Amino acid sequence: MEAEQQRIVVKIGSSSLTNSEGGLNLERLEYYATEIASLQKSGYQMLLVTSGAVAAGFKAIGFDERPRALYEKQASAAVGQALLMRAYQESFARHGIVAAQILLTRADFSERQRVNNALMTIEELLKRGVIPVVNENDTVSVDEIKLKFGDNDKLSALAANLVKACKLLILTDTDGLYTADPRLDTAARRIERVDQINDSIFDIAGGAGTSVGTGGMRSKIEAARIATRGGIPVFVGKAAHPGDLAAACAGHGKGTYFDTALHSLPIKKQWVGFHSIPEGCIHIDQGAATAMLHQGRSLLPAGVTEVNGDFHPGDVVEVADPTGAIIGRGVVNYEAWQLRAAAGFNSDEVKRRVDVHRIEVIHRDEWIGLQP
Ligand SMILES: Nc1ncnc2c1ncn2[C@@H]1O[C@H](COP(=O)(O)OP(=O)(O)O)[C@@H](O)[C@H]1O
Ligand SMILES: N[C@@H](CCC(=O)OP(=O)(O)O)C(=O)O
Repeated sequence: MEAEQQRIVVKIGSSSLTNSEGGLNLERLEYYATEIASLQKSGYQMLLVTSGAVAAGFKAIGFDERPRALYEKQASAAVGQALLMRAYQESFARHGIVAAQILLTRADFSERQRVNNALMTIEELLKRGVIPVVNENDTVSVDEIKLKFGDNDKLSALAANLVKACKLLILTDTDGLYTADPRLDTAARRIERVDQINDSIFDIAGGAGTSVGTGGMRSKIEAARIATRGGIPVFVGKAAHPGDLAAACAGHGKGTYFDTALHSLPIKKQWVGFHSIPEGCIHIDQGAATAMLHQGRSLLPAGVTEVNGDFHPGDVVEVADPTGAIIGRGVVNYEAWQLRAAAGFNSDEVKRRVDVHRIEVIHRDEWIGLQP
């Protein structure tokens, strides 16, 4: 791809656009629009993922602080999203740029046709020099852990993968990942670069820092893992002064850089691991968990201890180890009822009991381990 066609996804969190009393900080928003416009002028195609609809809207409809109930947040977002878009359109217009609103849900990413439609729309906008401004469609998102993004960090990583961005810049109110939450520990030090996102990185990342933020550093690390496994380097940090976004892009920003995973995942595995919505959960014994995670083996019925959910061959399911921890996801080759009948039996016995196309419950080529 030519340099001038490279794409950058910028994510801005609620904490950077609003304050705890609610309402938009128009000066901040204007600043980000100016930074993004200047990167666009230097030749990049820019896509913005923005939070702030709930935080921008709750005051206008009579709440004193960010509401907690889903329907209250949705009502706030319905007001705030319009305010947010008006502000972005006005700010980008001052730079001669048109901004477009794209509202997506978690479910949109798991359906090929919907995600393709979203991509075609975005491609057309980018081709025309328009900046797509993406947020979660809060009105229709269900507040259930697997079906709602909640924070926009993961949405930004999926969007970056979708448009094949060359970089994902996640902007927040802290200048990167620290050895502990800097709001709680004054001795915390910033980590400049992360080569591999493992357990110890997740352990130091805490929750949201303010009453308007949602996911905290933990969800940004999750997002960084998704994007880097898709081959996209990630910056998590702060931009507050003119030129900070260009510096973040050039590799000397105020924040933490996450290098791309050594072996980025092929597209099919990215879909299984991050875009799809699982239809059930298969519990397995320790031997099978070790074989799948560390020996590159497929899952056989003998290792299955429990089957939850109603799924069909070709669906994606989660896999849990004996402690109940989710260790990965894969494409299942059995009907749920067939697997219940086959669980715990050796392959010869399974063939006598059920008529399945493939003996592997999940083939290793259609499996992705999610443990860091
Ligand atoms: N190890 C850590 N390093 C840096 N920040 C952390 C860490 N753990 C938790 N945080 C908190 O994460 C917050 C940023 O996340 P969040 O409040 O969700 O912001 P946003 O609205 O930008 O998504 C910071 O304000 C900080 O208090
Ligand atoms: N879609 C929601 C995102 C909520 C949120 O707080 O996200 P973030 O600030 O990215 O942690 C909104 O626009 O208010």
